[in-house]
Amino acid sequence: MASNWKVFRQKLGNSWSQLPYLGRSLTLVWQAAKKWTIVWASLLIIQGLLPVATVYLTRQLVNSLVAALDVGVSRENVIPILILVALMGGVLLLTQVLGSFLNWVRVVQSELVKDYISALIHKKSMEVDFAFYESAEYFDRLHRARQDAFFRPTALLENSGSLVQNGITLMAMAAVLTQFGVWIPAALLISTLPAFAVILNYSKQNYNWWMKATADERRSWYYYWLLTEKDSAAELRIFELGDYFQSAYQSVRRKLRSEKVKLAKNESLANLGAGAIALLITAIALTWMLWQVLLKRLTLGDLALFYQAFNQGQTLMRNLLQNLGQVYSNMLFLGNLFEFLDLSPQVIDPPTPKLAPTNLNQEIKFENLSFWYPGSNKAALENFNLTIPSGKIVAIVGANGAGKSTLLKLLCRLYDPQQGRITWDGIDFRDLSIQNLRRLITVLFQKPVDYNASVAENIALGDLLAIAKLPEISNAAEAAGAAEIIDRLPENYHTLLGKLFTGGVELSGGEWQRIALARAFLRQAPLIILDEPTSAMDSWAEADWLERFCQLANGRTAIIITHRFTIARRADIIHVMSDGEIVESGCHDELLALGCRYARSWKTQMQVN
Ligand SMILES: Nc1ncnc2c1ncn2[C@@H]1O[C@H](COP(=O)(O)OP(=O)(O)OP(=O)(O)O)[C@@H](O)[C@H]1O
Repeated sequence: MASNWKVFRQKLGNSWSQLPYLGRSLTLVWQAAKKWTIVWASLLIIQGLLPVATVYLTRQLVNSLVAALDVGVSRENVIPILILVALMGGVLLLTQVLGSFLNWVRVVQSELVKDYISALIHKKSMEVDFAFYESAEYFDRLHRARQDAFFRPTALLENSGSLVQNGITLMAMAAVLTQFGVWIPAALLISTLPAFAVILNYSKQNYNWWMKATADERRSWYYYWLLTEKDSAAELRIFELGDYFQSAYQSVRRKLRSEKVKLAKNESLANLGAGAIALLITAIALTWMLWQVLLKRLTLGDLALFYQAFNQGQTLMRNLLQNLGQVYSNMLFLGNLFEFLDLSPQVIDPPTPKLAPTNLNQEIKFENLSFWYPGSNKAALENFNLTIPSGKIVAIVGANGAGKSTLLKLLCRLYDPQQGRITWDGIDFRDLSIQNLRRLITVLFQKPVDYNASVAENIALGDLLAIAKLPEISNAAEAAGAAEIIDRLPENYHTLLGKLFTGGVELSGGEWQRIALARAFLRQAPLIILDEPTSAMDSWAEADWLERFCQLANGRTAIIITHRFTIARRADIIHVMSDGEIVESGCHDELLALGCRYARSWKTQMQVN
């Protein structure tokens, strides 16, 4: 018995360990919609008192009717009855009006909260480390945080409000019932306790299931995405993968559905048992009241009042406990949102950042740098040293997995190395503010984003200050070899790109790449990093682009990561990477003369071409 009590207390303790989230959720709702929350709370209190007024008016009405029937109908008897009827009508009308008003207030409030939470999630998504985007755990967290986050805070507020409202009504009802015996409110309480136990237990079980099911849920979303998105549409058709992914989706859904249905079945059965107990207690209380009326200890008005009050009391009590259960359940779920919002990045600004340079005067240096990806036990770079002199075009070549993109990520401070450092004219990258450092760099990524926006906006996103400056935008387009493509578009720089929105025009892969290149060029940064800049260009376009680039880069420092030796040969210095190390360095002719890895690969590429 003692150990059972201990287990119960422990369970209760665990259950309410989420309680701090209640205050945080309510604060969140308050911050999102202050005025509306005040209106909402006032309406709830008024609504809480209206049922008690109805119960009292019913008693008065029944007693007045009985009295009128006893002494015969007269003008004096009928007027108070009519007044009571009018009052009851007024209360009912008010209940309706307040109900409708409250619904409207709820919609406004929940829309405001939704947008507020979206803003918080978006802000945090931009704050967290890039590393989060390369981990399944992050996506599980994000999925859990955003899935229900939009409605749960308002639901929590709603539940808490209903809890207060039902509590007010219930206390008033309990006071009414106490006049027939103290045991009656106690019976009311006991009759609903089993239902409460069921609610608490199944809230926790549902939550545990939901946590466990996150990975499968995400997998089903992924299959759904594959089956409905443009990116995968062509490949799925050519390889006839539709049925394959549909059945994969259905199999995951079948598993999730059967677990959920089983849980719901058990919950319904438990609820049935709890309902039967409540019914039995009601029957006992009602029989006792009828007996009292037969013994003429109570009036028919009393019986009507009792019946209403007990019935309503029981519903209220059930609602109240249900509210408690929902508060608990919403808190459990909101824990995920707050856990996500509490994530803190590791790549952060120094307490007192050094003054950012405006140019690269000497060099960027990787000094004895070692880096391994989180969760990986193999170093991507180990004791790595590299110097990028200012004003030069430096090519990094190497086989797949050699570590080239890792260099790029470290240069952009998407990651920090575990050992060693990278310096900009002798200043450690970590001593600069992240924003200032990133403003010194412009990047063309291997897979740039195709923004479904106008051409001008697509380019201007490289430097938002240039959003309304068409001459600068067209200069960048010219430099990237995109001007001719844009001239052919129906509305030139104002043409909407992409097929996501009506009227959009689709570009080829190489054309998109040039738009992205223009975006990178627009940013007047001293360091240009290009990751496979010509991968989607034909060889004529590549030669043309290369010419422009060499002119344009004049004076600026450029790092080109490439597999194409036709690009690499134009660089001032070529570094060959293998397995996280620089294995050869020099200009094209020097590396050919060396006759090693670069020379062999060059010959192979030239033969193929
Ligand atoms: N997010 C990651 N988590 C763990 N390991 C990673 C991650 N990204 C890359 N790696 C590993 O780090 C090593 C270097 O990868 P990197 O992407 O830098 O190669 P790369 O030279 O750019 O290759 P490619 O030419 O194919 O683009 C590889 O062994 C790769 O498996």
